[in-house]
Amino acid sequence: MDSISSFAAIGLIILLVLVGIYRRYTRISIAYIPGPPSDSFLLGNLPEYFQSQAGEADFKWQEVYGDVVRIKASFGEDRLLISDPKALQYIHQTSGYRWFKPKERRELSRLVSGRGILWAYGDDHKRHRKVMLPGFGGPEAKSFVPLFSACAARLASKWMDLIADTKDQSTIVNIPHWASRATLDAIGEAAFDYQFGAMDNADNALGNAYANLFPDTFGSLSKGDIFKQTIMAHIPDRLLVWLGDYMPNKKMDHVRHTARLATSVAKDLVDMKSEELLQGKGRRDVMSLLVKANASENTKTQLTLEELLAQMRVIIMAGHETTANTLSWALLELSRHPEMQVRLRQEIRQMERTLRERGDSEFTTADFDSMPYLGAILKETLRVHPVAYTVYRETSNDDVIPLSKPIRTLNGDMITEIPVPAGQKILSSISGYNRNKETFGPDAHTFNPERWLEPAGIRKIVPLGVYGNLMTFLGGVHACIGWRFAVQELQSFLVELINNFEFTLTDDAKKIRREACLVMVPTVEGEVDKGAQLPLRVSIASRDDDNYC
Ligand code: HEM
Repeated sequence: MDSISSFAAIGLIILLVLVGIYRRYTRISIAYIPGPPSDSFLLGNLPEYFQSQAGEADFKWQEVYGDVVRIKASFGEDRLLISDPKALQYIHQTSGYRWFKPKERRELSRLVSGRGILWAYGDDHKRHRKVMLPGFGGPEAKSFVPLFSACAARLASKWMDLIADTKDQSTIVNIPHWASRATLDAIGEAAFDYQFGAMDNADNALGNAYANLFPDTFGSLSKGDIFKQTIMAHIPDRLLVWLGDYMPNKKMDHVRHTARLATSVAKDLVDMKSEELLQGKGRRDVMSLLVKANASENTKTQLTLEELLAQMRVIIMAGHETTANTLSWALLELSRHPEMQVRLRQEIRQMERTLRERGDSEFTTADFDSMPYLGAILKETLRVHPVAYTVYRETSNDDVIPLSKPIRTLNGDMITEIPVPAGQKILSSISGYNRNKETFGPDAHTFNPERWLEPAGIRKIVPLGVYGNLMTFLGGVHACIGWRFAVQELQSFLVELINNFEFTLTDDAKKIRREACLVMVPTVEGEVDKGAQLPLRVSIASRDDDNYC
């Protein structure tokens, strides 16, 4: 009997090995796609990718190998780093639901913002999106312009106070610190009709919890951190969730603290909105619409309480740090290019005169739309500094990725599409695509708003994304739901701040790093441990109209 068992066990092992070998050699391979060499079986090219500044590795490899690059992940696994427009269009727009977020990325998303829309996939994601979309349309976003402008004016008044106390009528401001608080207040009022009071109160608990959440948790990854992130893919789901929730880990403590705080604020908000609904007070903020949808009989438009609470965390997380950091990058570019800052201020003041002449005191969306240079500065900032610089996907079945232009394989063949096996992981390089030279011109690496003003400045290879043919807000089934909010909000802040202040570079601002920590955050070289920093000199902008006519 014993010898029969031994034979059976050996037979089983041989069978498994054979199946493994068969799978390895019959599985569709992408080994023939060119890419950088790797000398680590354990981590492949991942340390270079995760430890460089955001986009740096993408730009380097894109230059050498083109718009599709094979990189090595852990244990010799091949992944594709993609910035080819047609391939991105296929993965995110044409086949969006067949290319889902890998489980380790979804788990990071769950930890930061719960089981909300950013975490959901497939039919669940469709349900989340259906419930949320009505709150994020064009008219809704436009209606918030007065509110965004009021938040921007409050920020301007804080800075005026700081400047008033100085001798030379100027001061150094750490822009992300204030931008983060201002956009938290803006999203609180727009999405929840709720005052976070982050700008007024330096001790604001939620403001402090979100401050530096990304650099603290996802910045400065060691090789050990990278290894931990990659093995998350191989840990069974329940264990992974347990580890995320309870494993002692200093970095995770910040995330867990923020999650507890945001969930408790979300609970209060849901109670408040439910009460208002019962009293027949139909407010139009996003949270009221979500609570209302949930109260309906239609199960297709319902979320569980856990999902509803997570949705608020998603909106706070996705809707405030992204906008705040984009604003910081815009002000950095305008400080680097004083002539652009002057030109933008001229346009703003010209429009200000026009609206005064018609008896108005506030800018409207229509005013923003008729300010071409404002639009050009915003689009160029979103292009050069996409704060969500990479997104991750995995295919649920064997697939074929089409390409915009042929690539030469390591065998010397020219191919126009890439067959990939089920389970193939890819990195969509948003930063890489946004610098695609065929689309944005040979100076794609230069900050040049002029390209948006010239008829032939942009060459659409395929329609991509939701704004300016950029991938900054992604595109397709997971496209940013709040992009219209972001555009209106950023325009409101830029108009108010550039109208009132002049921004100049400080020595530290000449050493800014594009810190890669899930979102791209400005930090100062040599002081990365201090978190988000962009120290700019801020002074009152001259009102001498002679300078601006
Ligand atoms: C400059 C500002 C912003 C940028 C660059 C940005 C970028 C993005 C990107 C790239 C995604 C896709 C993520 C992925 O699938 O992995 C996304 C999704 C999302 N964004 Fe934004 N976002 C911004 C502002 C906002 C704002 C203001 C809000 C809300 C008010 C918001 C809410 C969301 C939500 C809810 C999703 C999930 C959509 C889905 O999965 O269906 N975002 N955003």
